[in-house]
Amino acid sequence: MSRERLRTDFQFAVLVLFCTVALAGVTPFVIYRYVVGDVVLGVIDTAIVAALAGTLLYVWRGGDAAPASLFIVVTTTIGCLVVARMVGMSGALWSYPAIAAGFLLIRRTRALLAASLLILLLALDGGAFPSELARLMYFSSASVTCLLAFVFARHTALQRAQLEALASRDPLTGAANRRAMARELHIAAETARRHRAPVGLLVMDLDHFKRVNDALGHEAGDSVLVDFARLVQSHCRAGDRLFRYGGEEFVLLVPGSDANDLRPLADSLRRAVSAALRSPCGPITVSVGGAVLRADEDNQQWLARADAAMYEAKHQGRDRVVVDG
Ligand SMILES: Nc1nc2c(ncn2[C@@H]2O[C@H](COP(=O)(O)OP(=O)(O)OP(=O)(O)O)[C@@H](O)[C@H]2O)c(=O)[nH]1
Repeated sequence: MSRERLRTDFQFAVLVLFCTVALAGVTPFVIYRYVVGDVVLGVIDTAIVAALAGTLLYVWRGGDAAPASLFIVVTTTIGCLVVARMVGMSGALWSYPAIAAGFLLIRRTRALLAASLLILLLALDGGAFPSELARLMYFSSASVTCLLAFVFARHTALQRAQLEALASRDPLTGAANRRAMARELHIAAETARRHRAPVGLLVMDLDHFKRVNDALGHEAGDSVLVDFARLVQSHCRAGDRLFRYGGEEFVLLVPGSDANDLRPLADSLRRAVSAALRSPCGPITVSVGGAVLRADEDNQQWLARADAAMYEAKHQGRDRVVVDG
């Protein structure tokens, strides 16, 4: 379980790596302090080791990595300040890995705040440095490290957001894709159950779409799909979510809607499509099936009911709405 989490949960993996390496790095100093009789530093290092080991144990047993990361950043920041103040310049060297780890572990604005405080307090206090030159050199080098770590964290976050958008969107229509649908249906169903609110689903399938492709070509068919997605989205509320389920089949998630809301919405979408979308083969029409989540069903059953309602609409002659309350 935790081994699997190492591959899938970046924050968890960085936290485990940082705690393990820091434990390996600091523990010998604990022994050394006690051996040379430096009890005060021995106690401080022991407290740092205990915080690292406790955090490692907590997350490895399934604990939430987010608060544990914040705890580690705060602890290492304070630890660095105290150790540098007591052992001098060599202690201040720990601030470099602490700064880098902060940007990997917590939100970059918080990491920037923690790193700036650490650098400023150490540099202003000055007690850790043997000379003014050493103090200035520490301030410059730590500030550059902090700045580069900030830029790296920002760049990584932007790339992650772009990758997530690419992985969850249909490139043709811009609607969310099937992969995103599974996740969002799950969240919507959980939220609806928690708040005892209704949530509806519409499955929409363009009628005789093959004819459009056959008569006008695939590209013309593509542009009908794009126009359809745009039209549906222009009719949706901010909380509604459109997914491309398959070729010419789309799903609209409608939070807060029961069957009484779903029917008029589905019908107004159906009418808008036949009024606004045309091809040389004639008007484009859509068959719509709807279902409201029941307390005793899972998402697959919910989607299957909406899909079955859509097929019923096809069966009844297409260009119509069937809602399975
Ligand atoms: N242009 C285009 N066509 C697609 C795309 N994905 C699927 N299709 C086409 O959509 C058509 C679906 O045809 P069918 O499943 O027979 O359904 P239909 O013609 O819409 O008929 P009914 O659904 O029964 O009303 C096929 O011709 C597919 O090639 C796409 O991305 N672009």
